[in-house]
Amino acid sequence: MYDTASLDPRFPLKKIALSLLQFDPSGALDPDFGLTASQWNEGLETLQSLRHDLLAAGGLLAESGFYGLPIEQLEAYESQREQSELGRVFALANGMHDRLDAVVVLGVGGSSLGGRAMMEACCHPYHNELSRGARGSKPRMYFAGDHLDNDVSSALLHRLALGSCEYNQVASRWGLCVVSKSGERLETAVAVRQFLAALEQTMPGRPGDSLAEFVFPVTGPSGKLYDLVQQLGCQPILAVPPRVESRFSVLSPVGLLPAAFLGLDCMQLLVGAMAMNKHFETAAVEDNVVLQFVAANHLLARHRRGDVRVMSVWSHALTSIGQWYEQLLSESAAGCSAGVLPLTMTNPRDLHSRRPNRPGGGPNPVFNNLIVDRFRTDPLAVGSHGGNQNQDGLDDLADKSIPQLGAAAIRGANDAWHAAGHPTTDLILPTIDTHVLGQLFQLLMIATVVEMHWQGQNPFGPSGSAPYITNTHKHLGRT
Ligand SMILES: O=P(O)(O)OC[C@H]1O[C@H](O)[C@H](O)[C@@H](O)[C@@H]1O
Repeated sequence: MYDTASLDPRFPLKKIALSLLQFDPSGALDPDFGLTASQWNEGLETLQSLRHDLLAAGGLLAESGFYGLPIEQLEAYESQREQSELGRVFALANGMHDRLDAVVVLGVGGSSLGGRAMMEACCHPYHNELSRGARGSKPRMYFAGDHLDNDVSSALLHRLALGSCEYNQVASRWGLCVVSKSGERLETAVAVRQFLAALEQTMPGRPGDSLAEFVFPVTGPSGKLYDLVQQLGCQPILAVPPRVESRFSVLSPVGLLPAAFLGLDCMQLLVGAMAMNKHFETAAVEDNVVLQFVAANHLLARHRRGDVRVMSVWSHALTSIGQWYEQLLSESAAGCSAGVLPLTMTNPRDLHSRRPNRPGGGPNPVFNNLIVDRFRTDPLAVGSHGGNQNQDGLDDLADKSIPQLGAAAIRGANDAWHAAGHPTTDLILPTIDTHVLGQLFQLLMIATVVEMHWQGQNPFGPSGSAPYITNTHKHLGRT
């Protein structure tokens, strides 16, 4: 590590605290495997002026659809209540809680990864296995419409037909939340046909209910899905804001409707995102989580060929956040000829399977650790077998807890990566809740825009999936 005396005094290296979310870039600064002090200082200086440009009138962030969305939605809710988009999300989800036992969310890419990430991060890890009472009457939730796996589709249709194991009025009732901005994705559109047909079959057993009441669409203002759900008579048809690209839409009804069905605090998601905006706009560069995250990752890509960007998550609940970020970054960088490859590792599991310490040659990973400081549940001690049984040799650790072991594992992994010549950063979540998640989503979206702008790329350009889509249709004999 650098002696802090060698750093520009204007940019002292320190651990940054934002409300509660923190970023520590020190593992990216190293004369042997990381950035030099002058690269770091110059980068931060550049980022200061980039931030200014991005936020100025006509700037990329100021003009983007996603950046102002949290406050716009909260203000509209404040003044228009149930007439606002957020009000309609709440009314729909709250109105259905006692009429549904399961919701299937159909969508792909940016239309599904965010909702899935919220569920995994904030709900009980075995949410769908809990009784209705233990779920607080919130529905079970399944995600589909993002694959072409016959067995998985069949199994979900079968699971839905089985209903709940409980005996109550809503035990077998389920609904369809269909999320697609374009209404054009084959995987989702096929699933809509199949799940709609299955839902229709359940209707005769629901006197007084209509099919349209159990279909919850989130889509653009026109298109094939829009036409279909209008024809069905669905009310409301929630909007993907037209100026928000699918991969930046997590904090719109795209992610908020599934979150509201699950009873997650949507207001706190938006408030957390607003807090991140404010922090990004006002915090000095040496205290700025967004700018430092961009600086570390972009400068490593540039100066150290850091071509594999690993989101190294230390809580299983955050794996889907990593996958959401993979899509955000890779699609936003689709126009770059030499972009980085984003990957997610769930540790310590993947440390035992992917040989990520390989020194020299091959790809050059940068490990961004996503660390949870305080788990929601009480620390579990290693414990002892009792009596004189110490065959496993763990008695010396008996009083240590899983979080203490985890902290040692993170330090152990960082030491091993540094020894193998791989830089690291630590992004530390105080805990996992909706406010923190809102901060995190917004941080990563802003960071992506800043980084692409620094590279001279348009972050809102085409996603790069067009050739796959065109070729698939060609092989199906379609033009
Ligand atoms: O919301 P949709 O129009 O269904 O698009 C869903 C997804 O489709 C493709 O995968 C695009 O590459 C993604 O950028 C998009 O998020």
